Amino acid sequence: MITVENLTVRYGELKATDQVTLRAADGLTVGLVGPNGSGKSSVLRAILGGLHESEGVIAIDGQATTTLSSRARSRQLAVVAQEETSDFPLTVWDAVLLGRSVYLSGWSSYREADKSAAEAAMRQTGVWAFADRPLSALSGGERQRVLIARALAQGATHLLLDEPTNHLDVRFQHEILSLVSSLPLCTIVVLHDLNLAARYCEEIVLLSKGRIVAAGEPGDVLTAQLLEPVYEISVRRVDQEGVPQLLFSPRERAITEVTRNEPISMAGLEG
Ligand SMILES: Nc1ncnc2c1ncn2[C@@H]1O[C@H](COP(=O)(O)OP(=O)(O)OP(=O)(O)O)[C@@H](O)[C@H]1O
Repeated sequence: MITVENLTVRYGELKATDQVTLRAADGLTVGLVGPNGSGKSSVLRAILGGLHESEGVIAIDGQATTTLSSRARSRQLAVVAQEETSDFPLTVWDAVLLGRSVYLSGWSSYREADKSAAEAAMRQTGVWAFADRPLSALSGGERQRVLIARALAQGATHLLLDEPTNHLDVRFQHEILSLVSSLPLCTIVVLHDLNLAARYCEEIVLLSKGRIVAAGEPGDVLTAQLLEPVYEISVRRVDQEGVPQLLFSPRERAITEVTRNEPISMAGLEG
């Protein structure tokens, strides 16, 4: 379980999150959603312990993260960050195996168990066929799946993902999130695509301007009433087989559509 209590993140004068409190239970996938700049990544970074200017208490399985060594934290918590790049000429196999480095001591080399875990994670995410290819030669989507494989290979019980579907085509967006949500892990995932969040997250936390606007089951949070003021866009919800699915239209277009049968004025177009 991951618990975040009264988290306030500051970047100098700017307050990126304000008293954020949330809880992600074991086995559940919690979606963190909200407009650009609403503080989603800052919450993830704080959980990872990468922010010095933050107030509040963050605990993993009841233990405050400030009391965990970085190695202990890495064994419990895996992360798939946005746009991760490496200057090292790694193959896909090397990159995934790196997830096992938290189990190495000193200069010891990888054991058979490490290699089996890496292979299993690669097969699970569909990147086994790329094992010998350089990481730098993969498409963005393929690379993203490799990073998820590395997180799985790490064997952590808690998983943080920041926009994992960014570079994925539609099929892999669904495959990866379906995989992530089926894992028996405590997962917090930042998603921009609210329809994917609706389908694959058991709980949603909606952030706006650094504060939590709503939290709960997708059906309760992904409503036009809550989303429209936060995103400043028109929202229509169509529930499909019990899953909320949302249709969006810019507010200006909604107004234009009302008048679309009116004759188009040619004024200003004539020479
Ligand atoms: N390193 C930083 N230094 C200064 N300000 C930052 C830094 N990182 C984020 N911010 C600011 O903090 C606020 C929250 O940013 P954050 O990245 O957490 O939002 P987000 O919801 O993840 O955004 P996005 O959806 O665009 O990725 C924004 O106003 C952003 O400009």
